[in-house]
Amino acid sequence: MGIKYCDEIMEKINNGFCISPDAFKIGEAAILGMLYEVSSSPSPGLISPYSSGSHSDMNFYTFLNSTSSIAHAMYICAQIGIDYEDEILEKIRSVGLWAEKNMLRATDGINTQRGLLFLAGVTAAAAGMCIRNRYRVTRFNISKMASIICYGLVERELKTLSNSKKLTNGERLFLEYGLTGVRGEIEKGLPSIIEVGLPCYEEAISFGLSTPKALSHSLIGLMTVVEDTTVVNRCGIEGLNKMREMAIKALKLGGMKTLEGEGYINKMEDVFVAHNISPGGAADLLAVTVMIHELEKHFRKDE
Ligand SMILES: CC(C)(COP(=O)(O)OP(=O)(O)OC[C@H]1O[C@@H](n2cnc3c(N)ncnc32)[C@H](O[C@H]2O[C@H](COP(=O)(O)OP(=O)(O)OP(=O)(O)O)[C@@H](O)[C@H]2O)[C@@H]1O)[C@@H](O)C(=O)NCCC(=O)NCCS
Ligand SMILES: Nc1ncnc2[nH]cnc12
Repeated sequence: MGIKYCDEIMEKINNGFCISPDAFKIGEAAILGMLYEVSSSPSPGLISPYSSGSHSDMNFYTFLNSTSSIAHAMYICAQIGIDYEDEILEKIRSVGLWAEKNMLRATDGINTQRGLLFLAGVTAAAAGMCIRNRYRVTRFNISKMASIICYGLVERELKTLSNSKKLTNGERLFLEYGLTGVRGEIEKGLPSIIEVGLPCYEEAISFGLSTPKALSHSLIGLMTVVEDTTVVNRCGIEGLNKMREMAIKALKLGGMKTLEGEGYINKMEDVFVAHNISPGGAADLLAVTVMIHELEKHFRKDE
């Protein structure tokens, strides 16, 4: 899939792209989501301040370096949503590719957040579109704008695939299993976040859990529904089924709201590492769950 660069945007960036206060606020929420996500624990199979999960090539500081290296893209993607009506995905992709190079420099070539760059970049632009159209900045309006930005993405980028070129993990897994990964999630308007991530996060907060525990509770909820291609890429469909089965059981035990549920979630860490399971997709969706939660809080105050 040749990604269409947008020279206009790269020109503007090189000559001082003007970022508005609203775009700064949107970018700030995206970066907070990324920092909260990698700081959450327990986070079975994932990087946290206390564990490298199922990873031997990166740690907590790799993710801090990575997050700081892509932060600028969040402000720019938000402004693109505020400024433009057309070719938004092409403009975001140009910024994403540019930021991706920065990320790889900051991580010594390790892919820490390529998917998150796409997911959070589109979400930031979707929030910007709400502002442009004078819609309330809510999860439902962000979801609608994200679907509009990514309309036809699966059809255009996955359903036209052939084995004739070098495939990304996601493209290969679409051909093998029909998984649509991050493209399907964002084109459908982030259903995992709207229907599970946010409700679990807000239920945990209302229950009185600390932020780290509320984040873990939401992550486990996301693991029950996310069609996570990083898990399938690492350990096949069996690995995805294992993750879902354990996450469903953890929630049935109360998740982070009960000692029994928390004990089971801590046990999941050992099982995930033993099976090389790392739910990077669920982790990215947790980061964007926090992003949207923060955006609603901030822009509700302005109403
Ligand atoms: C647009 C792309 C990013 C699409 O990439 P791809 O064609 O590979 O499609 P997917 O596999 O569907 O998604 C890519 C990444 O998105 C995350 N993800 C997976 N499933 C879902 C889901 N259902 N919903 C949301 N997000 C999902 C996941 O990213 C995270 O995991 C990655 C780290 O995984 P890890 O296993 O640790 O590392 P790997 O390198 O994969 O393996 P190892 O080497 O360690 O063994 C990390 O990226 C996290 O963010 C999926 O990996 C891309 O194709 C694309 O078009 N890129 C070009 C430029 C571009 O558009 N960039 C961004 C623009 S803003
Ligand atoms: N905390 C984390 N650990 C591993 N992969 C991730 N991808 C996004 N966040 C991650």
